[in-house]
Amino acid sequence: MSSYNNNSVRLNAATKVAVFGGTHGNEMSGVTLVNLWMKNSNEIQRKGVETKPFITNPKAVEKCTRYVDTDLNRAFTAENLSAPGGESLPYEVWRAQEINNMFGPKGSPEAYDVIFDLHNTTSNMGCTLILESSKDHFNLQMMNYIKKALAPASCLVLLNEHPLLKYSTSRSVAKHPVGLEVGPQPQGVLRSNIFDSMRVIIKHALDFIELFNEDVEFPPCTVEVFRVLERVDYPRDANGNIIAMVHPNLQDCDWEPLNPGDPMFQTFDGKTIHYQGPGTVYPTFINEAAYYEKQQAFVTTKRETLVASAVKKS
Ligand SMILES: CC(=O)N[C@@H](CC(=O)O)C(=O)O
Ligand SMILES: [Zn+2]
Repeated sequence: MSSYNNNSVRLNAATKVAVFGGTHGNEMSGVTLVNLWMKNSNEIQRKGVETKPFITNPKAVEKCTRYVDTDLNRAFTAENLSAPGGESLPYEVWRAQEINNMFGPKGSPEAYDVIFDLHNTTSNMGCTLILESSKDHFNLQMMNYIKKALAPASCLVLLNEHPLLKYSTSRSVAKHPVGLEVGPQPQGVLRSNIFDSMRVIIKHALDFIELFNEDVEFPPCTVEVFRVLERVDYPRDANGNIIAMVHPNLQDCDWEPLNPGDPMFQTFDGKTIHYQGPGTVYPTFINEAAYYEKQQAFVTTKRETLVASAVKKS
C-alpha cells in the first residue's frame, strides 16, 4: 500500500523478488541465465532481499518451443486462475495456477514484490523493459535508475496499458511486474551480446532494489516511455493468407519514426504498401516470429514522458 508523505511515495521494502526465465521455452537467454542462477544464485542476491530464479514453463523449455498447449504469458486471467480441473486443464493454465500459488496470489498483499520476466525477441529492439502501468512509481524509478546506470548504452521502456492489447502476463502476479525483452535473437539460439545485455540489466535492477531497501530516497524524475497504440497485421487475401512482408525500409527499424506515407509492407509481387495513419508513430516488435500466430506484423507506439514521484521505503 502506498501513501503520500512530503510528495514521496512510501512503500514497504521489496523483500520478495523473482527472476523468471522460460515463460517462452525457446527464448534462450532467459532460460540459460535462470538455469545458471538456479545452480548458484550469488550473483542475484542482495542485502535484505531473497531473489528466486525460476523456470516458469519447464515443459516448453524441454521441447524448446514457445508453449505446449497455450501461451503462458497470456494465461494469468482471473478466469484461468480460478478454473477447476487441475491437471486436466491445458498445461499452461494449470501451470499458471501453480505459479500464482507460489508467487501470488495476484493482487494480494502476500504476492511477490517484484518479478522480472526474461524474454527474447527476433525483432531488432535492443534492450527493452516492459511495464504494465504508468502509475507504478517504484517501477518508473527503477527504469530511470537502470537507464542511467547503463548509459551510454541504451534501454527503452515499452508501456503496455492498452485496454484491448494488454495481456495477462506471468509477471503480473507480482506487485511490480517488469518484463525484459532483448533482441534480436532467433528462437532456440543463444547470442552472447544479447545474453550479456540481459544479465547487466538484471544486475542494475537488483542494485536499485537493494538501495531502495537501504532507505535511499529516489527524487522525482521523468522517464521516456513508448506507449502501445495499435497492432498492425500483415496484409492478407480473402482466405486469410499473408500476401506481403515487412518492407525492407521498415525491417529492423524498431523504435524509428514511421510517418504517414512511409513504406510499410512489400507484397510478394513487388508492390509497396504505405503507412496511412494520421501521424508519426514508433513501431516495435517488427517481424517478431512469435507474433505470426497472433496476426501481428508490428505494434505502433507513441513517445511519452512520464513523471515519477519520489519513492522511499516506509
Ligand atoms: C516475443 C515475446 O514473447 N514477447 C513477449 C512480450 C512480453 O513479455 O510482454 C510476449 O509476447 O509475451
Ligand atoms: Zn517471450
